[in-house]
Amino acid sequence: MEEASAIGLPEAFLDFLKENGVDPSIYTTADSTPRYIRLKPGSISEAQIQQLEAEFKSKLEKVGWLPNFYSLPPQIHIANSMAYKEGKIYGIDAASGAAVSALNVSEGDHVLDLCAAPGAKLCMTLDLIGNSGSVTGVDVARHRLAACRTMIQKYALGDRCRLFVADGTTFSLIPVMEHSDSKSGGEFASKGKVDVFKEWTSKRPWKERKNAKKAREGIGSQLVPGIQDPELIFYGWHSGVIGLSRTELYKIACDSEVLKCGYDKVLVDAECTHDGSIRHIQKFDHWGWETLERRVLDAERTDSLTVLQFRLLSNGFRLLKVGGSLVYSTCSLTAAQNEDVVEQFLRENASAELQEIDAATNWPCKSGGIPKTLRFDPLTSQTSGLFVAKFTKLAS
Ligand SMILES: C[S@@+](CC[C@H](N)C(=O)[O-])C[C@H]1O[C@@H](n2cnc3c(N)ncnc32)[C@H](O)[C@@H]1O
Repeated sequence: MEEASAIGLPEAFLDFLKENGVDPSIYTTADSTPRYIRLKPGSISEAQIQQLEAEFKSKLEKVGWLPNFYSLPPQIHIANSMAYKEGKIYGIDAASGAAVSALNVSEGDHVLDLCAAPGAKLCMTLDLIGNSGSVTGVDVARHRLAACRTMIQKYALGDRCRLFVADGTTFSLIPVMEHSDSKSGGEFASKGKVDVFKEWTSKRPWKERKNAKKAREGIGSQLVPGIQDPELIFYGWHSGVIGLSRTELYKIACDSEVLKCGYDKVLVDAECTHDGSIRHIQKFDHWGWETLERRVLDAERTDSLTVLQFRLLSNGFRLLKVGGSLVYSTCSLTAAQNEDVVEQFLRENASAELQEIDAATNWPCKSGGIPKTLRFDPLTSQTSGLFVAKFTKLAS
């Protein structure tokens, strides 16, 4: 505790950590926890790693437990490097990579990322699905999801992706299985239909912009009364959207249809207090520690966050097909936002079963407070803090 006080954490934050059973000494590792990068698969050969090292003026250490991940000293900034500008490397913490790995995404999977922005995990998922399947990214924050769209365009990953600004607690669209006649981007599917989605362009026609505005104002939806339509802000050539009419895209599936045709994999990387992210907490040095009160410590906000987390998890699970897998993660280390949410969720969902994360056998993490759940923390894992739980959906 003394050490933690020495690094300048305010008393109120130390009290918050104490109340939540979080060891404050994790914040003493801020200057020694490595920075991580992930190589875009197929974009950098082993030989080019040396060029990267020359550019960073530092050795890249391969992360033995996570394919394509390398660690760097924390003070290295990757954003000015050519490899980053050319979309060959991503900045993503190894614990975040582990959360995606836990999902066990395979080629052809239809994946839902319910809190997708700014998109580091979404990009990794898109790299993993390869040339079949789809990824649907949802986020309630339009500006953050727009940044996510910029990121997938930079890394040329948008082909099988669609992005919706929507509330993840009520989002209800199941994946579009690519119709055989949409292989050519919907040319055939759209034959004879008017008002179908054509190739994505950032310059949207006036009518579409008007519809989106109406939806944002909450008066556009005739489909689910009281809930505004998700706003589609990007879709790729093979995302299944092209050739669909608006009614087809926004069709709400009934529960039995979701059980069969829901998503194969769902990631709920929920909004949280970010207390496990030492780099995030470090930023309060610039933002001013007084803002921590409002953003992290406010008890009312924390309570409403746990309700949000529970609702995101429940809705993500609702959209999963039988036999599918869901990963719930947060970068908080408090039990309230992790184990307590998981326990309540399991109590209320008889068809949910916690799953062992097979890939984790050699991961440098600890067990969470519930068997089969995992905790990464800067002290034991040399990564940012992250809680991960994986569920499967049983036939009921
Ligand atoms: C921890 S961040 C997600 C990080 C992201 N998965 C990544 O790897 O870059 C949590 C996100 O949840 C979003 N969020 C908060 N409330 C939401 C809601 N009701 N529905 C959907 N997204 C929400 C926030 O806007 C934020 O972008």
